[in-house]
Amino acid sequence: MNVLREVAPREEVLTKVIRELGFPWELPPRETPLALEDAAGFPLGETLVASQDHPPFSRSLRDGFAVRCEETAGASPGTPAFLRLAGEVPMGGPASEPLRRGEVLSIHTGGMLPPGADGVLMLEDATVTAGWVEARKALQRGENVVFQGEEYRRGDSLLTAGSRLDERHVGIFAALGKGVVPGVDLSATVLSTGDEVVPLETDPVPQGCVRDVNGWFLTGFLRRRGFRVRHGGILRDDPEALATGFQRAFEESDLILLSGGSSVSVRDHCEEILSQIPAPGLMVRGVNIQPGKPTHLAGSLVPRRLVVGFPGHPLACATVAYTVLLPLLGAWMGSPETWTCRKERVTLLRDLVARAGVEEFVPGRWTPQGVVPLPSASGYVAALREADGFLRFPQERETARSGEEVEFWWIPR
Ligand SMILES: Nc1nc2c(c(=O)[nH]1)N[C@H]1C(S)=C(S)[C@@H](COP(=O)(O)OP(=O)(O)OC[C@H]3O[C@@H](n4cnc5c(N)ncnc54)[C@H](O)[C@@H]3O)O[C@H]1N2
Ligand code: MOO
Repeated sequence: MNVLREVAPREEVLTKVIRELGFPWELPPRETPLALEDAAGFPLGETLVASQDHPPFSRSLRDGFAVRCEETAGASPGTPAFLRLAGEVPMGGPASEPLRRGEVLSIHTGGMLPPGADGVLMLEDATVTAGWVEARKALQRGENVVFQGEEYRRGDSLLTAGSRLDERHVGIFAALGKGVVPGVDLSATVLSTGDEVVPLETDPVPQGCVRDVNGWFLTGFLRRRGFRVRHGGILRDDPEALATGFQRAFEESDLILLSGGSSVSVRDHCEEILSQIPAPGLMVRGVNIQPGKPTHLAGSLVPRRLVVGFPGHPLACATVAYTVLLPLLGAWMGSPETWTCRKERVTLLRDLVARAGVEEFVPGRWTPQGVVPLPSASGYVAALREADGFLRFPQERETARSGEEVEFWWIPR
């Protein structure tokens, strides 16, 4: 299999991996569906098709009177139209009779429009005297109402399989009477590597060592996105320990994330391990981004596996998660736009030195005036705590000045 030997541009790398792994992949259903209130963040297992129209009946958007709009033609405060008040539409049920010519029925917000009515005259535009309504406004058909099926019709596709759900979608399931959501069964193992990396409970941390940050970041990252994740611990920088730990993860998980041990030091054995997995195997051994260059991408078709080797530096690891892993997960699920960062043009609020020849991502805090770049180095662990996203400087871009328009990628919630 041809491996990208040199660091390659991010877009090129993504295209290659998506093509070689044949994304999107079929989504195995989760055994137990998701409770509706827990579904936010998870991928949807099956396309959601509307089982009924919405609204299910034509309804009023205002308190007032259900009318035939044509009967208000020409009405104004000076020349009102007079219509007979024939009764009231009850809330939670249909009108007892259709709207007859020359008449109106009193109706409340959310009330069911009686047959014959095609608009609602607001209370503010009417005066009631002795069983007559004086309409001071001419209405257009549809004014102050939503018609049955206006938003969507029975049979319409509302959400596609693989799209990442959030709280905006929960109400749609509720409207269709669904208290549970079909989910996707996805498993992942996260492995940290490095002799200097110690478990988080280590206290005090021996000199020269650091607590495992990436393992927890990646575990949380995937859990919030619907994966059953196991943090498989910290593997020693030794070929045998790495191979054994990796083998187990490969056998049991759809997605395997490794952190550390990817750059050029003699102890960096990950590449060796990744070159042994079945075809297409190791596809990428470096992405032309900063931070995050020593990123490895591998995968197999039988069994279906995606493997990502992250750089050990925590900010580099997180940057790769948002800019490389998310697009791959989106392609895997067949719904890239619901998984990836939203992009926007923003004003840069400080001068920033960027290097030509590499695509750079700098954490940034959004303000109404523009985006402030935050201090960052790839080894920082807290650089994203106030970040709303990343300023992106494409390969050809050098130093940018305060006031210039630049691209900003929002971190998905
Ligand atoms: N001579 C060169 N050295 C380095 C290069 C290079 O091209 N030539 N690339 C640099 C870049 S860029 C990065 S990023 C790092 C990535 O290195 P590795 O992926 O091999 O990671 P490690 O060497 O294992 O660790 C780097 C750094 O991160 C700390 N680390 C590792 N794992 C964790 C973890 N789970 N939680 C917190 N911190 C972690 C580790 O202690 C190191 O300080 O390589 C550069 N070097
Ligand atoms: O990818 Mo590395 O992040 O620049 O230190």
